Amino acid sequence: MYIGRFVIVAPDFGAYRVSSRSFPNRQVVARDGTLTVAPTPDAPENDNPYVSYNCVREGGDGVVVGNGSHVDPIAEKLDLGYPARDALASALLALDYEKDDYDTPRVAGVVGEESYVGIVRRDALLVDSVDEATLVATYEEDAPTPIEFSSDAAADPADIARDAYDLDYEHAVCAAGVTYDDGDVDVGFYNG
Ligand SMILES: NC(=O)c1ncn([C@@H]2O[C@H](COP(=O)(O)O)[C@@H](O)[C@H]2O)c1NC=O
Repeated sequence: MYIGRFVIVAPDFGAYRVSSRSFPNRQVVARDGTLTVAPTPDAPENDNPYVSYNCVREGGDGVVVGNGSHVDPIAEKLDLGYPARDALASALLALDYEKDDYDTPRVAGVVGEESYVGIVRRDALLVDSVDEATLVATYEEDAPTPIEFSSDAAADPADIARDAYDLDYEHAVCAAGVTYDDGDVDVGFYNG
């Protein structure tokens, strides 16, 4: 099954995976603790505004994961002291679903003192608190749903990324992982 991009959010860890039919030549790169999805050197040029963005960024005392430019305002709102629920809801609503051929939803999560997951679709805005590993994806699995996930908060974030990459959904491209421990954030990634 193809579900596009997805986040997994748990109380003390999270993951983000890029799956892509149309733009597979991409990778995660790290800059000062922020993880960015960017084209690989051999990628054909494109003018799609939705395929290069920060996918992991610290905010407040937590960390944000997500599939587009909304990651930045969510992190900035956390820095300003917004509760995670409000940071997610307000940034997702402000930017809304992507205006592409698929009305692609924006998905995001905050892992921190309180962890939340959210999605804005053409027909809904959903933001849920999280007390177990929960997945939400751009297509098909587009409502937050608990999943069995092999990693836990004790894992290395790069191994969490690898476990997300290895989940049995089609067209895996690259992935990121995060952990949270009482204000300490760690991040890692895996490029297939
Ligand atoms: N965030 C991403 O990495 C991303 N990759 C692709 N998209 C959007 O989703 C559309 C469909 O892409 P695909 O066929 O790879 O699932 C693309 O035309 C683009 O508008 C993205 N936007 C949201 O997920």
